[in-house]
Amino acid sequence: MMLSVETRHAIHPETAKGFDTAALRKNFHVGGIFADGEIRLIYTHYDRMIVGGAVPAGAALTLDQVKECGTASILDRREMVIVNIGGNGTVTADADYAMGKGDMLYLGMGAGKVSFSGEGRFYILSAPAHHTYPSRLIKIDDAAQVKLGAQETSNERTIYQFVHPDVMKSCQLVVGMTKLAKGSIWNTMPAHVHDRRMEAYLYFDLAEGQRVMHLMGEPSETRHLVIANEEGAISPPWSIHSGAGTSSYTFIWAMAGDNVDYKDVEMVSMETLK
Ligand SMILES: O=C(O)C(=O)C[C@H](O)C(=O)CO
Ligand SMILES: [Zn+2]
Repeated sequence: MMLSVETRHAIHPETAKGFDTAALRKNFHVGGIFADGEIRLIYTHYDRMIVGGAVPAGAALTLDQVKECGTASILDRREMVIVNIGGNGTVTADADYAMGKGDMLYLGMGAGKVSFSGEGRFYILSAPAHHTYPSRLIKIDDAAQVKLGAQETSNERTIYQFVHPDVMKSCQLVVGMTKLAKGSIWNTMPAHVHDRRMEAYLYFDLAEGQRVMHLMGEPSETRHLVIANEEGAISPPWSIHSGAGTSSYTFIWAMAGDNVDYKDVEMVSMETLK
């Protein structure tokens, strides 16, 4: 089957406290979304964010009706961001967009069915929308940059804000990519929470056999997910999201919910983390 969709329900933090490893992974780990010749989506009940992957593997794949959305075509009442983490490929919706590795494509509400072709490995993010903003292909040079951390604390990194109010308009999707400086392993440490929106992570460019130890949970009840290349995590609004890699990696973060400039994060002090 070309399209598969898995539903993830929203979990209360008191429930998550009692989860074993398998239950944590079933609810919060994102794996196996990139399969040759398939589109695999996860429809979450966190801000109704959809995350997924499309790997045309030289042929063509089309994303149109998704039953879970209840509309004739997925973008009838949604906006979408597609990130290419593979080779060169093309996405066709309201126009043809040639996408190289690391490029992001914003598709506004009503952009039509979405076709994927070429050698790309396409990461898909989508959230409900109420207005049509123009579709746009965004390259890393167009992104706003925020430098954070230091070599001494192993968290020196650059946050590239692609779909962000400083760069372009969207209804609620905010998406970017964080790259670590050589030798740094920590993302989003010191940690934070933002109860008004969820966050989705996808780790890539992580060598085979290496892993990211991703931290989640309420600040005083942290848990971890061991994450491999091209896998990710769904971070509920009540959860921290942070990770340390056993080697270098890059990740894509995406959010939907209230507040789009994300200057509203609540920092978590080291003393609070348990
Ligand atoms: O490394 C970081 O710090 C991040 O990339 C933070 C994410 O962008 C984030 O959590 C935004 O809320
Ligand atoms: Zn965050």
